[in-house]
Amino acid sequence: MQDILLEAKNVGKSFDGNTVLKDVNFKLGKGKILGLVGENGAGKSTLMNIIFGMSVIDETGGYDGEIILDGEKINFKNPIDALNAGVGMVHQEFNLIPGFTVAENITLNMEETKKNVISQVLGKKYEIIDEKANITISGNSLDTLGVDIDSNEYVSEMPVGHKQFIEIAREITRKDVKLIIMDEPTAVLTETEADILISALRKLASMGISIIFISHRLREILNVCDDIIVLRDGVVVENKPSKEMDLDEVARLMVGRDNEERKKEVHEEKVIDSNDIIIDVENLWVDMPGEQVVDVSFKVAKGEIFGIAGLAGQGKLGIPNGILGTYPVGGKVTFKGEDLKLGDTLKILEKGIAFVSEDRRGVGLLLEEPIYWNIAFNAMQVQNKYLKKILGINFRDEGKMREVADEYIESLAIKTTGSDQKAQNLSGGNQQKVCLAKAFAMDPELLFVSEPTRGIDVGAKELVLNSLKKTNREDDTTIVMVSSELEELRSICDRIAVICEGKIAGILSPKDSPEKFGLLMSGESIEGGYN
Ligand SMILES: Nc1ncnc2c1ncn2[C@@H]1O[C@H](COP(=O)(O)OP(=O)(O)OP(=O)(O)O)[C@@H](O)[C@H]1O
Repeated sequence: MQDILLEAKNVGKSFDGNTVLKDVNFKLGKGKILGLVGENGAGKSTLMNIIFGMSVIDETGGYDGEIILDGEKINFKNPIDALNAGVGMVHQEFNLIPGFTVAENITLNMEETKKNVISQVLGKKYEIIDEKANITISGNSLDTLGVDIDSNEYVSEMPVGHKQFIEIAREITRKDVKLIIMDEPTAVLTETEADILISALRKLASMGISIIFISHRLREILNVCDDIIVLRDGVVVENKPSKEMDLDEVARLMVGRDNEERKKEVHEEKVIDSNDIIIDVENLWVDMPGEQVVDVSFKVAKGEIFGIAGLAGQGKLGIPNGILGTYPVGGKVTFKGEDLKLGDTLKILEKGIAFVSEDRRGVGLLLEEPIYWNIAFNAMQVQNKYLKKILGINFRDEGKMREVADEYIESLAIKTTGSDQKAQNLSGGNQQKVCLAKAFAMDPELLFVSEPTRGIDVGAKELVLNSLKKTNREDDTTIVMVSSELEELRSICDRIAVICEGKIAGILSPKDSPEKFGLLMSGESIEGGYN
């Protein structure tokens, strides 16, 4: 019998009478990796929040059942209790301090300190931080993970992939860590970075650390986990060794039906006049930390889906974020023949341009507000939609707002208790869908989408990509789509620009070979191109 570290017995959880977990049972051995998969909203994060003592659980009435860690029943009231008991968690969103260095972030609250005259009289809290020792500690943790990141660098300057490794390095730096929960740690990583992380997980497991690993990339789950739990609508529908499962079986168990059913293919072909330019970008530069754009020029024709690919940190995310005014920007951008006032977000939105940001919680959503507000808000503010006049005064037409929200809840299969639910109470993947709905509701002529399927489950990915295709074909929306997933760009784009070191390395056809894309991404030049 293996040595058990963690056991869940009949764990259940409801939010306001809505049951999201029911009779969940599982065991996790010491030094083992447990994969947790399920559709968006299946209950994965909620289960992890229970184990880690996130305050939202206690504040919403606690949970049913028992969690046993190392033979003892636990009920952490907050994450500090969990950390003290050797349980760490890496969340979907980062918890780093941007103005601190890598070493400062990794050793935060665990700093090595040096004695001095004052501390010898007044106690340990007057000791000073031993920066050198902390740089060594931080370097050791990063070495364990197998990544090459400078401990002296500031976190604000880094690409997201590096930030993810820093989060994990911080968890393994804690003394006596027994269990690390990782909620979609590879979602923001490139394939190479994800491979490094997977090797690191194996190494951590061989050191005796147990890991719970949540990912929508099922191949990774099958590749690295000892056992896999499939959650569907809050219930464990399968729990067995990964070597007894394959990709199709996991995907089928997750959605509870054949995946094919969800595909609503959009077939209509379209004709693009390459001389009918909707946006012309010339010599764009953007000062987005970790995603600097140096000098980028491209033209997009009306009706196109134009993809932007590139490795993390090369500047692809900087392009829409600069044009829409999230970061300092310069250059010349013409929209339908008129100069755009770069940086003036409201003016740009008024012209019929919309943006779905990769940072859904930071800039994408009004977290405290209900879904229907989120979906209708920009269209109401910018385009005066969903307003009704009473005695000459404009009032919000709540009925219309709810109506449009319900349409998107249906068409994008947003898992929610209703359009009144607050955005912050949706699962990550469903928040992402609300961001898309919010942009679609503006019926834009030009739509920038950045990482549209990040955090979206395998079944819903197709749905999201099809919804983009549909708005492109039926509403005549031109799309500029930035993504780390080359395959999804190749599945819907007409042309794809590859960004390397802040510049366009080349523009390819989606039919070009993955090798060609790979060469451009790594800064090599190739024969020919497609402009
Ligand atoms: N604080 C909350 N209040 C009300 N409902 C909540 C709250 N947190 C989560 N939920 C609901 O619980 C369900 C499960 O959400 P959870 O975040 O656990 O899903 P998930 O499996 O992690 O999804 P994803 O893959 O999208 O991250 C969802 O329907 C969500 O709306």
